[in-house]
Amino acid sequence: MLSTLRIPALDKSLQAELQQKIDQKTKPPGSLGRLEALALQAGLIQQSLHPMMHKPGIIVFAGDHGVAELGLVNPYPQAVTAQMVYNFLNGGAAINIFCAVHNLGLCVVDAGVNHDFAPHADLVDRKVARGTQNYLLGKAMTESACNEALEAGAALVREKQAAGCNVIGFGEMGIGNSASAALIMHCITGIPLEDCVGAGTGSHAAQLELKKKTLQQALDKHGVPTDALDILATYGGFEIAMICGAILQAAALRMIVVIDGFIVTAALLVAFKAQPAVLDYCVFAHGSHEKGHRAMLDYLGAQPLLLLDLRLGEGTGAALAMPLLQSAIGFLNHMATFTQAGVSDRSTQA
Ligand SMILES: Cc1cc2ncn([C@H]3O[C@H](COP(=O)(O)O)[C@@H](O)[C@H]3O)c2cc1C
Ligand SMILES: O=C(O)c1cccnc1
Repeated sequence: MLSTLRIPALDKSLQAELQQKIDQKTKPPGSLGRLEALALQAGLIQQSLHPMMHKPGIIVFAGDHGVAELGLVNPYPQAVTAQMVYNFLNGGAAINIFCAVHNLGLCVVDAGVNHDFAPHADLVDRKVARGTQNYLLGKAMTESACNEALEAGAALVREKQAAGCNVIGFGEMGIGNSASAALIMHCITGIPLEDCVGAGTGSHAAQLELKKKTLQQALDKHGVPTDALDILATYGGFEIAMICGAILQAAALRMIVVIDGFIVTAALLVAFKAQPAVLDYCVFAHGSHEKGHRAMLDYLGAQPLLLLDLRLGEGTGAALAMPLLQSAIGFLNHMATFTQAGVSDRSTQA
């Protein structure tokens, strides 16, 4: 699936017209800064001088990591993944609040949590398995499980798009997934492991050292696979794989894809390795406080919209960036032009 889904190269034929529309608004040229680039990107993605935001939403994928049972790379116990899923369903997590405040749809998916949930109207069951295998012993998942997860993420996005959504952000919950993200980052960017590994939810230097040592052991065992699917299957998580498939499908459907923090950007790295054209459809919500995120964004040539020192995940950064996208699309569609408002568009300086 990684390479079968075709992502259209961004059609730039409307670029000049969109730029002219932006420049005719009652403001000095460029004065809306990054919002102008965002408006232009939205217009190009949607191939329209009047881009729209319909039913924007966040999908949070949850999955467990075999390695997390040992507590070597994660300060919190694995059981917190399932506990947080219940918290999402009860409306008590940060992502619930931000989605409510900003009027965003929220969908919670069991991608592979190590817990059996009773059927619940708000929980989408796409469980591939009860957590991945511990990558210190073998690959995290088989290629067929990895493909199943990629396809499940893609199928969910197709459902959302069929229901009218054209702007989508992704979030994740999975104790231990900052370690997976660091390994994926190292494999894809070639940046030394120690610059890819951050504290995650930890706060002690000793924890970080143990995490680095453990991840080096995983690399000693499996090495650096060259193939994107192999990297994802060896070190990934079901939630990361579903996000990767979801990002690729959303781009293939010319949706605007809002990228969250360190873990979601790691999923994007895999998608980007398989299909570089995916990048044109992505809006980078924020620069995470997690060590390594800045270097990931630099690798992709991406500029985050917000710098809030967030290090939570769940799609919280993506949710917070949605109003910026809405504001960019809003000014492009509704702000008066110099002619309409009777405002002079001439600066008196040469
Ligand atoms: C209560 C709680 C809520 C969270 N919400 C997101 N994460 C975040 O922390 C995890 C990654 O960090 P690590 O690799 O260190 O386990 C992921 O589940 C991520 O979404 C949370 C973590 C905790 C403890
Ligand atoms: O930036 C993130 O996505 C992140 C950082 C730390 C822990 N969990 C998520």
